[in-house]
Amino acid sequence: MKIAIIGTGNLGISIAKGILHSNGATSMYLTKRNLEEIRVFEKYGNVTITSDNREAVDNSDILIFAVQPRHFAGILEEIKDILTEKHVLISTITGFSIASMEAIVGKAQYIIRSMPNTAISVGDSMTCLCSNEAGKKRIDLAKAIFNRMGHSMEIPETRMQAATVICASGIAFWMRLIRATTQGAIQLGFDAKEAQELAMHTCHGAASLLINSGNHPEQEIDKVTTPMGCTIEGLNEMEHQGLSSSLIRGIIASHDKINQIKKG
Ligand SMILES: NC(=O)C1=CN([C@@H]2O[C@H](COP(=O)(O)OP(=O)(O)OC[C@H]3O[C@@H](n4cnc5c(N)ncnc54)[C@H](OP(=O)(O)O)[C@@H]3O)[C@@H](O)[C@H]2O)C=CC1
Ligand SMILES: O=C(O)[C@@H]1CCC=N1
Repeated sequence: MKIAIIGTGNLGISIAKGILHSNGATSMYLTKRNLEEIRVFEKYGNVTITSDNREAVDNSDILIFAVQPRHFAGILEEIKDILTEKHVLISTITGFSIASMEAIVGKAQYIIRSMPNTAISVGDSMTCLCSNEAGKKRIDLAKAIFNRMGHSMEIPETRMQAATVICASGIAFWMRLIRATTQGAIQLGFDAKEAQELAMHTCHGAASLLINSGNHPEQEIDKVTTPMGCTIEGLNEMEHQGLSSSLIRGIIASHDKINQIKKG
């Protein structure tokens, strides 16, 4: 598997780490205009870093694009004349439609849209995928790539904005919940390091319980809430303060913002 990451910033670096972590490529090209931040990858024998997107495309089969939306059209224009049928284009770009990509590179090109998150760096991303008509022939390949670095789900393109909020922005939302729990633990007497350890492993355990049992969260909550006990006291106070409501409202606000960015 010869993979290029075009635009190796926050997400691109996370994907590069995930690919290295999972031995997911025979060769990897990483591109960026200013190479200083990614020089660290030069120590890997099968990784080339370059500012030349065309060189990366020429020497790779799987092209993962991870630039800011405003740079993407220009980059597709820059490389479109050297694309061949060996290439699979995988975009991670928020709000950039398959139709907009096809308008530049043509409908015959294999096009996949993906929405991973930064946990891909540790092999634990939730990645949503969709494709154009031609790309249906390569969607299983894309799933195989992302399944090595977590979990993937094929969804219709109309759900990509929602997937961005839940899975990509979701990492930041869960981080805030873990941080708030950590602050609570500190107030109850743990030192900061211990508090974070308690918060993050409990969070991990809660997700593992659901993943392994297939249960609804309330089934697991019922097992914890002793009648008249401390858990239901805490949960009800959180709901009086709007915990579920504020999370849902935040998710909707985030989704509204993507739609504004898209229109802009
Ligand atoms: N961050 C996240 O968690 C997620 C981000 N996304 C999407 O991924 C994309 C990238 O996001 P993010 O990584 O946060 O953004 P960053 O700004 O961190 O990374 C983008 C990178 O692209 C590089 N770049 C810009 N122009 C070019 C060019 N012409 N050729 C090659 N590289 C170029 C920039 O480096 P330089 O200026 O040196 O060239 C920069 O490092 C966005 O579209 C975002 O919507 C999707 C899911 C999650
Ligand atoms: O915040 C953003 O707009 C991008 C998309 C998802 C994660 N980061």
